[in-house]
Amino acid sequence: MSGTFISFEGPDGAGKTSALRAITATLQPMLGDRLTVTREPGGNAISESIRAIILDRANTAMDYRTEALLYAAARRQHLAETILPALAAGQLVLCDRYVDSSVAYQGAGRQIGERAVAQMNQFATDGLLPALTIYFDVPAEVGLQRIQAHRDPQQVDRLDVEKTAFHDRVRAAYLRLQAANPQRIKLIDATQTPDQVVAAALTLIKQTASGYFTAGA
Ligand SMILES: Nc1ncnc2c1ncn2[C@@H]1O[C@H](COP(=O)(O)OP(=O)(O)OP(=O)(O)O)[C@@H](O)[C@H]1O
Ligand SMILES: Cc1cn([C@H]2C[C@H](O)[C@@H](COP(=O)(O)O)O2)c(=O)[nH]c1=O
Repeated sequence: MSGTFISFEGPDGAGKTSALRAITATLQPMLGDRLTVTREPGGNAISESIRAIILDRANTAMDYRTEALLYAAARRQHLAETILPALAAGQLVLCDRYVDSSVAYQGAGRQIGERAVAQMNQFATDGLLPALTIYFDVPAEVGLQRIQAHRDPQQVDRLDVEKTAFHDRVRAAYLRLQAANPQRIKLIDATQTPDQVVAAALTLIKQTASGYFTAGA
């Protein structure tokens, strides 16, 4: 595997997707087809189908372990079909969410156990972790306010509508993950302006994936 894998993490409304869009606009002209930008759950037809089931607000009967297994299934397919081939081809892979989301949302948010969810994902991913995870940190209420203020009501999904206590547990779990894995997970204060957040993320990406940015690369 010769590429570099970087994930973006954070509570709902932290600004990951907006930042990833701005970062892609900056990096695409430099890297061309050496850049893959993708997301979880999703990234290919099978995983996007699983995403639609998980996030459908009509699916109120979904058991929490079913939810965790569906995220892991979508992730396995995404890894096999999208991420591993891109890494094998030497690409820089930027992924909106990965395993840490399951540990934070299902393990802590749903309270089914961070360890159990991590173990299940160890099987799903064969232990593959990103070289860098950029964690966009915002208090839960800030993220939720952003979603309420800006998101099309049709786009608000089954996880977005969870109560603040759920999102507080998610953020606390992310902070624990960051403290336990300071080499891999780098925290950005995502209450800063969008430009400041994007600049901080680009600095981290260029440090970790420096080979893509050296002259003649
Ligand atoms: N730094 C920022 N300051 C203020 N508002 C922001 C900032 N970054 C993003 N936003 C706004 O917050 C909203 C949520 O942003 P975005 O969709 O990028 O978050 P996200 O982390 O991808 O959320 P989710 O995980 O729920 O999809 C958008 O309306 C976006 O314009
Ligand atoms: C990968 C993953 C995601 N989630 C949650 C987090 C969000 O509420 C939704 C969808 O993500 P998006 O950033 O809004 O596109 O799914 C989760 O609970 N567990 C996961 O593993």
